[in-house]
Amino acid sequence: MALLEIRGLTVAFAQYAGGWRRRTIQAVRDIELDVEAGEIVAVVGSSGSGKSLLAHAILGILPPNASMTGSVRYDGEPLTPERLDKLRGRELALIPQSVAYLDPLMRVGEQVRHSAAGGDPAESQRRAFRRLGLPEEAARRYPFQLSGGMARRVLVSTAVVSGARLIVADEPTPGLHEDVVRETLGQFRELADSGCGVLLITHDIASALTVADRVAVLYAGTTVEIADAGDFAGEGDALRHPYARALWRALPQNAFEPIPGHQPSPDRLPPGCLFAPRCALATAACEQARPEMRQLRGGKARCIHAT
Ligand SMILES: Nc1ncnc2c1ncn2[C@@H]1O[C@H](COP(=O)(O)OP(=O)(O)OP(=O)(O)O)[C@@H](O)[C@H]1O
Ligand code: NI
Repeated sequence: MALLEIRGLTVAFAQYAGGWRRRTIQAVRDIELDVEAGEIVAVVGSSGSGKSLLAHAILGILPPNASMTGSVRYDGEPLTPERLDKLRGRELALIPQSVAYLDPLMRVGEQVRHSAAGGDPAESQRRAFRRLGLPEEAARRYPFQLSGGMARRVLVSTAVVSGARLIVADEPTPGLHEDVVRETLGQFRELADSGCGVLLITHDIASALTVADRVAVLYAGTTVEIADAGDFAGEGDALRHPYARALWRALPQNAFEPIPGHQPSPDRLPPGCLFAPRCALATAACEQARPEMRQLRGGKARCIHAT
């Protein structure tokens, strides 16, 4: 049984399309994803692919005009609003994408100590700060007195001291120095090695691969590939979905081949496979129906041509 089990997750927004007309657009659909205790699953995909909505759906903090269907199970049981209220900030920790989530009126050391579970909160906070390269006196500052990178490290510290069993980290490392990125990811690896499940949302595929066990690739709001981190190697031949391979080859350290075209917006999705308009393998059959996620060579892909 996986620690976190997501099936058919769909998030839709009600929008006014002029006058009285109201319509719903699906920003995320059919996401399927598991996180086992002890593993880091990286979630990658370009901007707007639905990564943050996935994080917010898990934690039950979607905006009020969003509606969610599908199932999210944690520790074998559905994550109901009542359960979420009990678990959030304790067993389930979110490292949000924006540092605006810090309380502007509370000294940051105190915020981190508030999140600490068991032991000596002050000592846990000092240890986390030291590890992430935050000066000791930073604990007495308010969020506005920190640089963006320092505020981000405070958010990571909060999750690190929380004793959480599942950490959802939404872009925890942008703008951080290379060595701090390495420390932060190393910290996630240690947490995973001690039994925690980590969902690591990031644009930085190369860094994520240094610590992740598996990788989920999102495109236009859906999962298109689930692969072992080791499949992202060489020319990407071990990968299954054409988009996963294209994303890998587009990295500067690889062929740096850009992918022509762009990701469709949620209100203008193609009828069949969402990647078909940009895909070199696409045939007429790809435009007929949305492909299902299927098992393939120890991973999964949403493509009828993948072998
Ligand atoms: N409150 C909202 N109302 C309507 N649409 C929304 C809302 N929030 C997000 N969306 C849409 O949902 C899609 C996914 O957004 P999301 O923030 O999850 O992307 P992301 O992968 O996290 O992007 P980034 O890498 O830029 O953080 C986008 O097309 C976005 O426009
Ligand atoms: Ni995001």
